[in-house]
Amino acid sequence: MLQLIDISFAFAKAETLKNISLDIIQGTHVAVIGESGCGKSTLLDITYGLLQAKKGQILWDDEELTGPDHHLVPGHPMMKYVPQEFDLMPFTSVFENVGEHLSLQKDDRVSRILELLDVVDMSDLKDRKVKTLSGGQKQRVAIAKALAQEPQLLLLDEPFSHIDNFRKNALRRKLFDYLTVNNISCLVATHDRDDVLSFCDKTVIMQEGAIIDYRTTAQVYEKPLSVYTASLFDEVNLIPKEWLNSEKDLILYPHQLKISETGFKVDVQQSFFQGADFLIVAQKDGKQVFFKSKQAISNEKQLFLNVFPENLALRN
Ligand SMILES: Nc1ncnc2c1ncn2[C@@H]1O[C@H](COP(=O)(O)OP(=O)(O)OP(=O)(O)O)[C@@H](O)[C@H]1O
Repeated sequence: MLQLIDISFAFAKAETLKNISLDIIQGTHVAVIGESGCGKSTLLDITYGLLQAKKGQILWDDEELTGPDHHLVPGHPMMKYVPQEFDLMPFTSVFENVGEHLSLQKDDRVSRILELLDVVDMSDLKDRKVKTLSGGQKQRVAIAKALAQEPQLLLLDEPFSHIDNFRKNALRRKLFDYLTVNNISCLVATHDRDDVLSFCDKTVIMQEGAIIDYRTTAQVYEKPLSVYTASLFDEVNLIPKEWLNSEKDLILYPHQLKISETGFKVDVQQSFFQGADFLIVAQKDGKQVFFKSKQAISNEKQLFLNVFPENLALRN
């Protein structure tokens, strides 16, 4: 188990990380999300031992991990990190990059590298020199290289940011399956809600260097504590309690508002095609309201919206 206990860190005067405490039980996949600059990469850097915490402790199975003030080479054997700028050997093949630190017998080494190249779908390019690869292909090699030494904890910073949607979904499924089967924990900083919702058991919400929520992904998404949290997943509505006679103001995603006979009246402003449906932007009392519709709706049309499903107003 990884434990971060009351970690603080500052690049300059202002604190970049403030009193961060976090437990990751072995085998759990944890997403770290938050607005740009809130400290996600810094949190991964500190965990890996690239930066020295000003205060606090990092424990691995109750043993303290010391930072760069205490050893020359950063990192710890049971932990591997794929940062945003990945560290590969450009003039060497994909195959040799993945196997760089592997000290296995020849046959085992080859089969291990081939297994990992399959996980990241790079088997066909195994003999290519890394410098000839695209950004997304390099990113996949970096992930395979990190997995090669069988870490117990994998730290990923925006791991699929260079990878096209077509490959991303298949890669994510294969990678997270591999982590689950091998009981590898994962801490992943991301801006992509699909990484979080489909693949992470728990989610950390960061704001201005602090953790403001850490619950199961389903809880964080379904019962967001603030508009800030909800806005990391989707467009968000804060519906004042007077509009629907609810007990309190409601935080609602667009799909949780439906056109109805009752509810509150809005003026439609714009429809945006999103593939399966349309995102409709409407207005009430000078406030923008977002909801979903199967069809586009003509501008300036007036209609009523209500909560969907109806019992959501009670749960919110
Ligand atoms: N080397 C550095 N020197 C000084 N300040 C830094 C340095 N690296 C990051 N910062 C600052 O620390 C804060 C946190 O940065 P960090 O990269 O951790 O954010 P992030 O949440 O990962 O952002 P993003 O989502 O854009 O990658 C930011 O205000 C950033 O400007």
